[in-house]
Amino acid sequence: MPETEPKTGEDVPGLPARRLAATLIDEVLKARLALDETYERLSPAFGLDAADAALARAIAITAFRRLGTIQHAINARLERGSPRNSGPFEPILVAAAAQILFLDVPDHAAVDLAIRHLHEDARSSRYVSLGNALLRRLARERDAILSEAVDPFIDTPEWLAESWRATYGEATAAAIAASHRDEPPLDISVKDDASGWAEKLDGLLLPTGSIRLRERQGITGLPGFDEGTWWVQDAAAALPVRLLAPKAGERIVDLCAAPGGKTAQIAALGANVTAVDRSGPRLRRLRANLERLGLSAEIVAKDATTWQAEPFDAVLLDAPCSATGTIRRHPDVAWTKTTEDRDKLAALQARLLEAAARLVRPGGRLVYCTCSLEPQEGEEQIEIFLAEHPDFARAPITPEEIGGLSEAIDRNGDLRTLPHQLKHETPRLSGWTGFYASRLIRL
Ligand SMILES: C[S@@+](CC[C@H](N)C(=O)[O-])C[C@H]1O[C@@H](n2cnc3c(N)ncnc32)[C@H](O)[C@@H]1O
Repeated sequence: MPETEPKTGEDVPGLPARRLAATLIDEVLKARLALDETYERLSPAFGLDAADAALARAIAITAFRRLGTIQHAINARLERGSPRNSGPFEPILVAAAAQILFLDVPDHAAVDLAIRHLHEDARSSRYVSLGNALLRRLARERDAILSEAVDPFIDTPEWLAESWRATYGEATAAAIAASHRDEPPLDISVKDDASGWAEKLDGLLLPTGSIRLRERQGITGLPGFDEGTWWVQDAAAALPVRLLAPKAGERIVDLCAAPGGKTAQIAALGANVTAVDRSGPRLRRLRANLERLGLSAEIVAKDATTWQAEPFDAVLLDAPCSATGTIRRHPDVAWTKTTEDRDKLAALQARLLEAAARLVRPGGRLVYCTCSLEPQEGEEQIEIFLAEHPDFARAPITPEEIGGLSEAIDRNGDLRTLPHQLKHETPRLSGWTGFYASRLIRL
């Protein structure tokens, strides 16, 4: 690797992708916003081609997946800490470290582009020598850094590690944290003939009926996409509707419906589904998704805490949550969500649950679910709800309903999937999202 520092900030191939990657890392951490939304908002202004945009996203997502390891490696080698008033110095270094430590990018390219990038801002350009020396050290010491990073909690913020230890015990918490280091699998739900489609797509037919694609690939070119035969949906996310068990002709409401993965499942089973969501843009995505799939739903843009309607045969409440069960798919969640977010969302979930209960006819079903690992957004919600609503009772889930996977059912008969379950010998084909679901009947 050259010892000399490239000085110019002029555009060279690969530099625009690094600019976007560092900007994404910076914005997501500062504003505590989701990476996907930040990417959608910022990337058009960078004018990248598809390959560079994908590279920028891969750098940012890798940085969030291994942020603890990266920050530890950087901080341990900055004797006087990160320089103050150094502008984009830190995000540029984090993006470069993600490439050096975890991505298939030649060290010299990662370092050279980071140095050029540091030169572009007057504040970071003062620290080019420091950045250059540090990144070259990371490259030289890569093996030691990776072999030291064996503690599975190193890439998990402390509040989450504590929450999982308290809820699931040390060994399970460690298994959850370790599973977040691998890229997630890509699962799809099909309207019907899951085994036929698993064969056509060369996927794994999971015991719950979802199909897991063996390769990460562009999905729009795959057989059945244009025909609207299937949609992308994590295997665990497909379970709440299985538990709701919609029947053809039933009136069912999906209260937090967008972008529509679960609405599609309900509609595909022939029920008359009403999809409620308060977000207009997200409902536009739901409409487009249903159109591609040739499915229909009544779409209602309303706040579900106050929306009223005639009671339904069944109600699905897939409530907004901290989404800590999706960290493997969205590693930024770990670094953007706080206990305050969790508690605010738990309060909203309780109000949504009250509203959902009013919409269930006597004898009807209510499935409450969240993609959170935090008990405040799952088990504790239902415990409080049942204590206050003697007219509702739990209808426990049986292993047969979820492909015999009894480890995903808790002692109350609720669904509790954890990210390290559903093991496969290939890490990328293992695991699923952490989901909680409880099925209640109105007496
Ligand atoms: C977990 S996501 C739903 C995912 C969806 N069920 C699916 O499977 O594709 C939660 C949704 O709740 C919506 N939401 C949040 N608060 C709401 C409220 N008070 N009323 C209605 N929808 C709300 C959000 O806009 C978001 O689309």
